[in-house]
Amino acid sequence: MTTSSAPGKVYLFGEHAVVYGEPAVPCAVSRRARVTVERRDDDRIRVDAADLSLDGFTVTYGDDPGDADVDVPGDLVAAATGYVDGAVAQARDAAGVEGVGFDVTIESDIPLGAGLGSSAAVVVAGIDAATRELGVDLSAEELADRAYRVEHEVQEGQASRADTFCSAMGGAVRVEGDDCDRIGDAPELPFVVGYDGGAGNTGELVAGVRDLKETYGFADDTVAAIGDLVRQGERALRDGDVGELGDLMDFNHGLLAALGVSSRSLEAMVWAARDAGAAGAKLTGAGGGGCIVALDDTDATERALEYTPGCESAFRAELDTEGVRRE
Ligand SMILES: Nc1ncnc2c1ncn2[C@@H]1O[C@H](COP(=O)(O)OP(=O)(O)OP(=O)(O)O)[C@@H](O)[C@H]1O
Ligand SMILES: C[C@@](O)(CCO)CC(=O)[O-]
Ligand SMILES: [Mg+2]
Repeated sequence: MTTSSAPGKVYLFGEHAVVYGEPAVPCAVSRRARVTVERRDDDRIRVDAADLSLDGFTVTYGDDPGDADVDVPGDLVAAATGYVDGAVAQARDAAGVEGVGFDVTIESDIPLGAGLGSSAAVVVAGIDAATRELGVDLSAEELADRAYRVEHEVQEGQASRADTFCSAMGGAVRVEGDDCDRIGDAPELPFVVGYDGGAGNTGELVAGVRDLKETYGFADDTVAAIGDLVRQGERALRDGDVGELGDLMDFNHGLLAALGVSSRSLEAMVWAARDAGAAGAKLTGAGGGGCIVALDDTDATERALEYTPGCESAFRAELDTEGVRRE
């Protein structure tokens, strides 16, 4: 039996535009997905995803998840199995074996589909645990690359390396196309997260932005503007200028809203954070619902969010400098 964990992330800047080759700066935060893998005697996969829905469930299946032995709606099964299937396939490939089955147990404190990178954390931790269970040790870079291939497939061919690289390596990172680096000298960033209790489907939201870009030149320009903003943000990060970082987060949120990926509750939380004196606030991740991230080193934003209609919970998120780890 082998257990690995990997962190979720918030985006300081650059989500969505990073899918089209612009730079982005995601930062790993100290909420983790833990995946335990145990080899089976047959070739089936059993997923015990206690946190996938409020009730949680267990599903066992063979080659075809359609023959799953489970009593929950099909779309939940598909959601539970897509990333795990991909992780298991990558582990089998890395070990050069076929048809080995696993019992997979996922425990996660990253809200699902909420912009904190739950999918990337599950895939990174899942590939690490499954490869080690098969006696293969991959470097964090190899894990990031294999996890990216899984996200790319589940998101139907449109994904960046940002979430998976960040989750595998930990800390603040910079991703531009295939270039992925850790940012060694990031200043202390006092992240506060507001969560509306909802979710957005990353694959669908990415497809929506792509359609907008193909229809309107100014949507294309908006994506390019996010890239310019991120380059400016990198300078502010090097200077440790939290005031400017906050202003740029506000600007980044506006551009994401223009691309149609904000929501009423995300707007309410962003404005509550700004009114409470946060240096800046924006949605994080794919959007559509889920989380905002703000910068505030006082507890004013967290308190204000707790009383904001539409906000289900608010919490401080520390930068997690550790990426994937053995448990
Ligand atoms: N605890 C979990 N157990 C099982 N599957 C999970 C778990 N957490 C996430 N997943 C998988 O990840 C999917 C959510 O991924 P999605 O990319 O849509 O959102 P996210 O990664 O949380 O947010 P974002 O991509 O915007 O950062 C779920 O539908 C599920 O398939
Ligand atoms: C929206 C997106 O940019 C981030 C989702 O957390 C998608 C991706 O990078 O694959
Ligand atoms: Mg995701």
